[in-house]
Amino acid sequence: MARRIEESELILNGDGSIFHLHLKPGELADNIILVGDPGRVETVTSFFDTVELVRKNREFVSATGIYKGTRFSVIATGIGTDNIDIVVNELDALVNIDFETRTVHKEHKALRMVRIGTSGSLQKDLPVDSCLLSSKAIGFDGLLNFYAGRNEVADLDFEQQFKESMAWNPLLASPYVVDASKELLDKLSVNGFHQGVTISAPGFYGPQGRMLRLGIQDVDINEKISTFKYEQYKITNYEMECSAIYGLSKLLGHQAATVCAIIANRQAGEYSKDYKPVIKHLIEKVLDSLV
Ligand SMILES: O=P(O)(O)O[C@H]1O[C@H](CO)[C@@H](O)[C@H]1O
Ligand SMILES: O=c1cc[nH]c(=O)[nH]1
Repeated sequence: MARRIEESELILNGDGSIFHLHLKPGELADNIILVGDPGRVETVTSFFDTVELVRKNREFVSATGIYKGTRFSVIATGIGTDNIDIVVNELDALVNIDFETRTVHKEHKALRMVRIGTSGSLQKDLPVDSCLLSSKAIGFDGLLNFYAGRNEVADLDFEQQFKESMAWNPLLASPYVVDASKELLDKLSVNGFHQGVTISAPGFYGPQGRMLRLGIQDVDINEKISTFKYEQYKITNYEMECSAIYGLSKLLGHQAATVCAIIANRQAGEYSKDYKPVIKHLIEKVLDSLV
């Protein structure tokens, strides 16, 4: 008999919507744009022909509508991979769990998720206001290490070489490396974005090697990261969500990719004068690639 998922594990609100996202089955499109900033949801929907619904709870702002004949949902995740754990598990539940019987549907539905974010470059030749498509993600956050099957979706050889090369501090979570969806990379790469390997950090300051008043454990970490090479891959940028989106999507059988506007160049010490037009351009390019 199919396992019934308890009330404490799959939490539903009184109106039948899922705990954090406040969405009900049927309100989510199969094509999903994930953004960090809740304010960016409106920038995405400004491109839609029609908007069917807007839902808000905490930092999780969602909207569903039509762009050039294709139904899209856009979801704000807020900041960090802990929020991604909530968002990706709840998105999957909306399409793969029956909320009445609390059992997993016999037929699996795969979602397409593209994160449109902002990011800091670790390479001089990846300038501010450029766009980067993450072919692989490295999670410094440790989230995926909690899940069964983690080794089956990770690039274990890359992880091993990275840890050795960095002389990885055992006090930190073991980094995990996961690929983007090949199908989405093919669709998005026609836009001529830079491609690279993205680190998702569990913080904006120390975990990305930034020092304001506090010192960090390894002052050379960004130098070591930016010169590290695995096969043809170089590590290009830092942000805070991509690794968990890639890892959880792979485990749950969804497609995922991330494209970011580079708003800071850490090597050059530069920050974008105005990244909003770059984000708008990126949103339009991504939507057009998915219709
Ligand atoms: O602009 P978003 O999508 O939020 O992405 C980046 O910006 C935030 C930090 O300022 C983090 O969420 C990071 O991943
Ligand atoms: O440097 C940056 C810029 C945006 N987002 C990040 O996480 N880091």
